[in-house]
Amino acid sequence: MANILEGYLNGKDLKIGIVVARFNEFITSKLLSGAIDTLRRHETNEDDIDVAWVPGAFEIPVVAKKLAQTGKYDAVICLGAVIRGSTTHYDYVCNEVSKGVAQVGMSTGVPTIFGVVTTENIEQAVERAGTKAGNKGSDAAMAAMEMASLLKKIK
Ligand SMILES: Nc1c(NC[C@H](O)[C@H](O)[C@H](O)CO)[nH]c(=O)[nH]c1=O
Ligand SMILES: CC(=O)[C@@H](O)COP(=O)(O)O
Repeated sequence: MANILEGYLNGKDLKIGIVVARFNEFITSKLLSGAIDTLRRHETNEDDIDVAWVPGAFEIPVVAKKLAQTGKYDAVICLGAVIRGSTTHYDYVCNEVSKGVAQVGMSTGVPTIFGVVTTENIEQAVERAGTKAGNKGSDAAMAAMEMASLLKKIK
């Protein structure tokens, strides 16, 4: 019989850091509330959730890395909303945020979850912040709990 290593969707003994961008706060505040609601509904103690606000998505990786390096957190959730404008700025922000968040996880070994919506327009962002396409903040919280509990199992 194979030994299956898998994480649980429970935050009972987890300490979670959240980095959230203030840019497009109308969207990111909904992602944050979705993440916190999901963590709480899966038994995460709200006192074990720390939230750091940054100006925009581009600033997420440096703060995510700082949180991960403290050794205090079982996972770090990164939340933002990057919505295409009329220049190529969108592409540079998206590329650097996604690469940066992935690099934090790989370099620190702390599960660092990419909960940044990258959309062509505001409607797509609204759809992913608690309306017809769900809440990407909630999805990120689920991934955080599973990854944190999985890594705790792998010695
Ligand atoms: N256009 C969006 C931004 N732009 C701001 C950058 O993230 C960054 O804060 C600035 O370039 C200073 O370094 N940020 C978002 O989060 N979402 C956007 O749609
Ligand atoms: C994602 C962005 O940086 C973008 O919203 C900025 O808008 P613009 O390209 O019109 O300057």
